[in-house]
Amino acid sequence: MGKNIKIFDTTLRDGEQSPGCSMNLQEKIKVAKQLELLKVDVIEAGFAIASQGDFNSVKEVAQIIKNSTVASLARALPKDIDYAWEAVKYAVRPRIHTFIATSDIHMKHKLKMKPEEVIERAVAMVKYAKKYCEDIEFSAEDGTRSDPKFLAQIYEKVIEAGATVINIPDTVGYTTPEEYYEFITKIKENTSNIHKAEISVHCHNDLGLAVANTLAAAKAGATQFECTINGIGERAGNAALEEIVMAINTRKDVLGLECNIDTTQIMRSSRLLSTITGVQVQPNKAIVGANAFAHESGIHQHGVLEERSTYEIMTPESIGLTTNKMVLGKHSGRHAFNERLKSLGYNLSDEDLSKAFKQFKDLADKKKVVYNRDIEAIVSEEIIEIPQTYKLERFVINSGNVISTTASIALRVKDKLIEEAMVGDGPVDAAFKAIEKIVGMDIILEDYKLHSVTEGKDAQGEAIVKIKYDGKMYRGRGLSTDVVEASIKAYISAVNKMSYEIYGKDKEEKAS
Ligand SMILES: CC(=O)SCCNC(=O)CCNC(=O)[C@H](O)C(C)(C)COP(=O)(O)OP(=O)(O)OC[C@H]1O[C@@H](n2cnc3c(N)ncnc32)[C@H](O)[C@@H]1OP(=O)(O)O
Ligand SMILES: CC(C)C(=O)C(=O)O
Ligand SMILES: [Mg+2]
Repeated sequence: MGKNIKIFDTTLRDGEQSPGCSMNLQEKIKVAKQLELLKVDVIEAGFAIASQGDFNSVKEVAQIIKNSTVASLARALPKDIDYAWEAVKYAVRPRIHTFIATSDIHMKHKLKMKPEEVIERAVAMVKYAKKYCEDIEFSAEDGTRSDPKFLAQIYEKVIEAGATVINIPDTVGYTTPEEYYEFITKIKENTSNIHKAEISVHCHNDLGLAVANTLAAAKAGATQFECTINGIGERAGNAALEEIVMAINTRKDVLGLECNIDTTQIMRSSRLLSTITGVQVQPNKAIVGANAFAHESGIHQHGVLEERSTYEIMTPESIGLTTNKMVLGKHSGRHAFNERLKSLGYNLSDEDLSKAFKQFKDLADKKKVVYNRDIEAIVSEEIIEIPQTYKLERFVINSGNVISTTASIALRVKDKLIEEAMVGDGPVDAAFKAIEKIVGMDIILEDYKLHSVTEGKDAQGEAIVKIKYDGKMYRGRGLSTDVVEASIKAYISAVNKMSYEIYGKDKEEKAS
């Protein structure tokens, strides 16, 4: 068992302070509900005095959320604390989070207060908040650029006044992991009643060290981590929740920590936030970036195809993705290329595979990513000429809202014309059944997709059909302005591939 860490999510407060990330009431409610599914311990829902909208959001979130603590931020001012309480008092577990800056720079230039005045105000406001609420968090803003002895003094006094959580923020993302560890250790040594409060850390990413600093703080005794989804937040952002949580889970062996987060909700949370804010995460972002579970280079793809753990330290499933991603490009190798061919329904001989692979590499030199359609074109148009064993001669569909749908299909198989009629659940189903009857094999339809490739009433419909026979998959594609015809052509094209694979070059004879 590791040491339990409480996850304090501030996406709706510090995260929202990111330029361009403001959220309206409905959006904040959606995010808050998702945070509850993620099982965060604390949701900082906003800064109640900031605006009427923020007040309403904190209040609504407090009313809706049942499992997580709901907090509002408040400056060390009675009116801020009044607003915060008026909004969070509806929560099952309310918290008031009050703060005041403690560094010389902030006290002198911003607050224009003497250190003694800051201590006095902090104590008075914790006492003031305590009249309303049991759970009070106190933050010493710009903590890491403050004198640790002064901080110890202020923490000692606010704990005496009733603070239940003391936060040591790295407000401007200035510290480094080792320094932060030593800083917190020093504060602990000089604060005699520190054991009466929970130690929290809140790190910003100005030097890209927010997550590393947060994890280093745990060693010094911090048990609450403040963070945001996708690492959004003031300037370069806050420590990213998904990175902290997956580090805790993946490196339990060295960190010795655990938390209550349902990691399978991570991807959903990240995508919801991106959709709401319109701010996409960079592709190489740890955990939730589009490339975090993607492999393009041949050596890596080969390794992952043999055994995922060769290049994946966590599974995509653990964060709620269904699979990893193999991207085919100029760095890809034969193994991954062949694997993709198989998934598309092509089972090539070694000779054809070599030819196709050479063409794929030539194409990949010109294109950043080679897609399935490119591969299809290489294989079906340039490598193997699939003989048209079964050719569509004609089809008749009889359909209506008061009769069952019947499809009559006539296929030319060499010099014979074979016709069958079947009833089905709609024209496509009936037509596929009639073809299956002509072919005379138990074919499983694995997938069927239809979409238009052009626009307008005369749009071309493209049908893609995947069939399975004897454990192997075959894919067919059909194009027509008539969607039923496109579907029939796709099915016949898949059947021809299957027939070619099963009977080889002399298949036309055997199939007929
Ligand atoms: C590190 C952080 O993330 S802190 C949180 C930052 N977040 C925000 O500021 C977002 C929400 N803020 C707001 O909507 C506004 O700034 C408000 C409503 C809080 C205040 O607005 P205004 O009254 O117009 O003041 P303004 O923002 O211009 O200046 C801040 C004032 O608060 C004071 N102040 C700053 N921090 C504190 C504090 N922790 N305790 C008490 N007073 C403080 C400043 O000294 C200044 O006081 P002054 O008006 O007497 O000079
Ligand atoms: C209000 C405090 C906790 C803050 O956001 C910071 O110091 O960065
Ligand atoms: Mg902050």
